[in-house]
Amino acid sequence: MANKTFDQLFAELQQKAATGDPSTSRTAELVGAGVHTIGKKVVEEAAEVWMAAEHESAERTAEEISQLLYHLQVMMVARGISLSDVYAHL
Ligand SMILES: N=c1c2ncn([C@@H]3O[C@H](COP(=O)(O)OP(=O)(O)OP(=O)(O)O)[C@@H](O)[C@H]3O)c2ncn1[C@@H]1O[C@H](COP(=O)(O)O)[C@@H](O)[C@H]1O
Repeated sequence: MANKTFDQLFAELQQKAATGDPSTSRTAELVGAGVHTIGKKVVEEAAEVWMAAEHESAERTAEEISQLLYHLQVMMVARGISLSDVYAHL
């Protein structure tokens, strides 16, 4: 029961970064804050994925993974990195 795909979220975040209001869009707020702030969120969410995987349910772990993926996409948008730039390395 997916709300959106990885690619759909990325397109939405690019739009939010370009035209979103930082007072209402978390993405616009984070991109405005810059890669240092986003990087700290990536590390925090990665740690939460690890802890959930070791100590919590698969459902909770999936939720933490979704937050990590979101913050990785925000980092991509902030650095002007496209999906194909990343897929080229897979
Ligand atoms: N998928 C996400 C998403 N996942 C995680 N988050 C953010 O990440 C936070 C989770 O991290 P934490 O639990 O650490 O939150 P927190 O402690 O309140 O964060 P801090 O301010 O303390 O760093 C959530 O509160 C959200 O702010 C997300 N924010 C937005 N999206 C999606 O991104 C799209 C654009 O959202 P906006 O830019 O907000 O319009 C929409 O489709 C949203 O559903």
